[in-house]
Parts: sequence; C-alpha cells; structure tokens
Amino acid sequence: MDRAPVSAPYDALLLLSFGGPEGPDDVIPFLENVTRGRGIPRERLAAVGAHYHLFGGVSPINEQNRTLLAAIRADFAEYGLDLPVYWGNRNWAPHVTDTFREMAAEGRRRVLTLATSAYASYSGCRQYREDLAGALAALEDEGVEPPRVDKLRHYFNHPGFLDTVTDGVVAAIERLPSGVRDGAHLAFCTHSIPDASADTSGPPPGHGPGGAYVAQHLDAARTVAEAVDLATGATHPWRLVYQSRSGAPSTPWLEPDVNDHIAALRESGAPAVVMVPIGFVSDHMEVRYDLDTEAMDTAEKLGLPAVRSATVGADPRFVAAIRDLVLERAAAERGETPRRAALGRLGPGHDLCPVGCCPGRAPRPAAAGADSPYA
Ligand SMILES: CC1=C(CCC(=O)O)c2cc3nc(cc4[nH]c(cc5[nH]c(cc1n2)c(C)c5CCC(=O)O)c(CCC(=O)O)c4C)C(CCC(=O)O)=C3C
Ligand SMILES: [Fe+2]
Repeated sequence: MDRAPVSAPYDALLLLSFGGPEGPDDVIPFLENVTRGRGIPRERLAAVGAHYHLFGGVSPINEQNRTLLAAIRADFAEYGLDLPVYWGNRNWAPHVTDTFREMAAEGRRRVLTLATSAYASYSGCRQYREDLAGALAALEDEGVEPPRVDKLRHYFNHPGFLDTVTDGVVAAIERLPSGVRDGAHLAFCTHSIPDASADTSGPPPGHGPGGAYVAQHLDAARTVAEAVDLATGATHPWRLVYQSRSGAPSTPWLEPDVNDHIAALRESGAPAVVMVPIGFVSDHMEVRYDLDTEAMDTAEKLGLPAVRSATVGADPRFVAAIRDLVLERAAAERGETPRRAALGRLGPGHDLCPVGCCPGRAPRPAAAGADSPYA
C-alpha cells in the first residue's frame, strides 16, 4: 500500500477569504468593514449595496467557501492526508481572528494558509497577510501563544487551476450559436486595481508598469488561450480586461473596463465574446453581478452574442491542486526539493513574500512573509 501523504510540519490548513453578507441587515456593516479607511465614494457603496440587495442581501461567496471546504476535507480524507481544515474571513464571520482562537485552543501550532486569491496584489496577497498579523496580535493580547503561520505560493499558474479554466472556456464556446464559435473573442476578466497598486505588486525587482499583478494575469490568459485554440482547432483572439472598479474617478485604475471592451468588440465586428473570469476562484458577487448581470446586459443591448465561462469553484482538479500545493510546501519546509507544478512562462512563484512585496498605502504588520514580525 502507498504510504499516507505527509503534511508535517503543518498541523492545520486555513482557508482565508473575503467574506460576504448573509442577509439584508448584513450588507451595510459588511461594506463598512470592507471600505474602512479606504476613501471609497459613498455613491459607490450605495451602488454596490444595491447589487447585494438584488440577491436578497446574500453574497454567494460564503456558501461557495463552505462547498470548497467540504471538497478539500473529502479529498484529504480520500488521499489519507490527516490535516484539519479551518476557515476564516477578512470582512465577515467567521472572522479570521475567531478562527485563530479556535485553532490555538485545539492545539494547532503550524498553520498553512490558502487565500482565495490566486495572484499577487495588495488586496489579494499582502492584505491577507495583514489579516493574519492582526489575528496573531489579538491572540498575543489575550495571552494566548499564537501558532506559526505560512501562506501558499500564488497558484494562478498551477495546472490544476489553468486546465480547469481552459475546459470551462471550451465548454462555454460550445454554448454559443454554432455560426459564431470559431472567431469568438476571449475576454479574460479580473478585478481592476489602482495603477499604483498594480505597478508595485509582487517582489520589488519586478515593480514597474502593471507589476506582477498584470504579468501573472497575462501569463495565465495566454496559457489558457493557447490551450483553447488547440482544443477547438480555431483561433480565438484574446485580451485581458478589468471590472469592478471603485475608488475616485480621478485615480487611475487598470483598464479597459469589460463593458467598454465589449462595445469595442461589437464596433470591430467580432462575432461573439466569451467572458473568462480568470481573476476569481468562485462565482461570487463580482462574477454574478459585474459579469453575469451588468456586462451580459451590455452585450445583449449591443447585440453581441456572449457567454461567461466557469470559475474553478470546487472542481476536483482545483481541489487536487490545493492538495498538491500543500504537500509541496510541507516538503519544502522539511528541507526537501519538491516538484513545483506550473504552466506558462513565469514558473512557480516564491514561497515567502520578500520584503517590499505588494506594499499597501501605509505600512502595517504582515505575517507569513520575510518582513513578518512573527516567527
Ligand atoms: C484584487 C481584488 C480581489 C481579488 C482577490 C481576492 O479575492 O481577494 C477582490 C475580491 C473581492 N472583492 C469583493 C468585494 C468588494 N471589493 C471592494 C473593493 C475593492 N476590491 C479591490 C480589489 C480586489 N477585490 C479593491 C482595490 C477595492 C477598493 C477598496 C480597497 O482598496 O479595498 C468592495 C467595496 C465596494 C467597491 O468598491 O466595490 C467590495 C464589496 C469580494 C466579495 C464578493 C462577494 O461578496 O461575493 C471579493 C471576493
Ligand atoms: Fe505578495
């Protein structure tokens, strides 16, 4: 019999996510948590609140994370991986600090973190590391010895992520009317962020226009587009586009916006568009509203046939990728030299964010990186 896989030195996996409201009364307090001290205009908050109310005040993200948790636990059990899996959020219950209290009470000393963002950026990487530091500080204040915490490398280029996205795109193309499939454009969609955050995303040597955030998305998009062309035997032009911009209009954010891109495609005579939410791991609000509702409406009004491809969600290949990443990191921490799976041109990313990785506007303590004040 095969030996059981080893997750030592880790004794817990933490799924760390954004959080979302679970009912109408949660919407405003949730938005206040998200935007505390970030200068988001009130009109934008009211508009985003209305998106949640269209869905009964419930974000789909928590249910999706519960589904992912169940799938990870089932996968670990099937493969004999004895590693408990916890869940904590930045902006809504279960709050990550409460989860750390629970982990400490249950004797967990070495925690590995899986954040529900696959890419480098302040919002998707360092801010999660700041959330971890906040939880560790809270435990220390309470006289509880905090566990040691690490974070998995960015997984945007793991084959279990990209192959799953590719299959979703091929399936989406097949949902288009047969006459417009071959020349259908692929619009790879991700969250817009301020130009200034993009330029400083990732480790300092790569800082410059777009930074690691744009470079990683372009690498992922190119890899998927090439695989889709191979699978369909057709050539699908593609472009990386952005959505869900907030902030003041005077601050530059990454462009083009997906709606403007759809209009430009219609103008240029493109036969159809497939929106590929490559920047997101599940069908949360930014996908269900900003793409499925708003961008779909734009395409319909302009008469451009459009479909949206699936996010990885709890697809078994994505869950297997998570197991692979956990075992890879555990082996690396034990001093071994694991195989590090990666597609595309950039190769596997760093295990430990270096000093100056994805800086925020104001320096705050961040755990699980070279500049962590914690062990
Ligand atoms: C890069 C990135 C990701 C992907 C990485 C990751 O997954 O972390 C992401 C995910 C998400 N963003 C989400 C929701 C929101 N994001 C906001 C605001 C912002 N996001 C930003 C960036 C990102 N956001 C930024 C630069 C802002 C401006 C304010 C700030 O600097 O923080 C606001 C405030 C209102 C508004 O301005 O839109 C809301 C409500 C949800 C939950 C959806 C649900 O409920 O299902 C998820 C998964
Ligand atoms: Fe980072």
